Amino acid sequence: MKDFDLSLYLVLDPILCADLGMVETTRAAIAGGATIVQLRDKHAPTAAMIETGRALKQILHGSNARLIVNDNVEAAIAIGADGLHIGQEDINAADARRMIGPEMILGLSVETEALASAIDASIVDYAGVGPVFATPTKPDHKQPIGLDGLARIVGLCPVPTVAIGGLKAEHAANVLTAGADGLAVVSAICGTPDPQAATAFIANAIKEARR
Ligand SMILES: Cc1ncc(COP(=O)(O)OP(=O)(O)O)c(N)n1
Ligand SMILES: Cc1nc(C(=O)O)sc1CCOP(=O)(O)O
Ligand SMILES: [Mg+2]
Repeated sequence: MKDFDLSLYLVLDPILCADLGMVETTRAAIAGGATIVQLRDKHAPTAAMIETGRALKQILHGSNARLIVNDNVEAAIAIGADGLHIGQEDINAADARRMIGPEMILGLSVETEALASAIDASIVDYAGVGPVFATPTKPDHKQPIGLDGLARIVGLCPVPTVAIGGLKAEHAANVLTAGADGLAVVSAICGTPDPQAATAFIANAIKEARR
């Protein structure tokens, strides 16, 4: 059984993090209680992804948080990341698993009940389910599923799930009630005036929702 905690999953965005930078934003988010950090930079060349990923790995060292790389299998392997996240339009999950080996965490995005039912739990370790709400952070996002859609999709996933898309601290209770194991956020942390406090605020909402 792989050891990872989806509770508060930070997805980095280089534009939103521009002031502080992705590395310092991550340092703050880890101090605030983020449990997973995803390096997501849709336009960075592989060499730049690897450089940033190595810096992030140093920051996460000594914490229980995990480092996941979005889309780029080569970078994930070169960084020695804990995992890789792919979507339905990225590399096929079985091919990704063959490339990253059995130990790395593999996350897969699912947007529909059919895709949730099709997850092979011998290949995929968790599902990113969304978008729950519309969000300007990912202009090409799919049709929002809402909290009811989230509950239906999560109920069909044979693996742990993290909800994503337009989520803030105020959604923690509803997202957990829908059955997701955690919240993935970008703009609720990246680019806020105090990312450590923003992370701690969401972490506390999750903790309260679980009481
Ligand atoms: C945790 C998590 N869930 C979903 C996504 C979206 O992945 P994808 O559909 O491949 O879109 P891009 O992020 O690659 O634009 C994610 N990155 N993380
Ligand atoms: C990276 C990503 N993936 C999504 C999906 O639905 O698959 S939504 C999204 C961006 C979420 O950003 P914010 O927390 O700022 O709304
Ligand atoms: Mg992708």
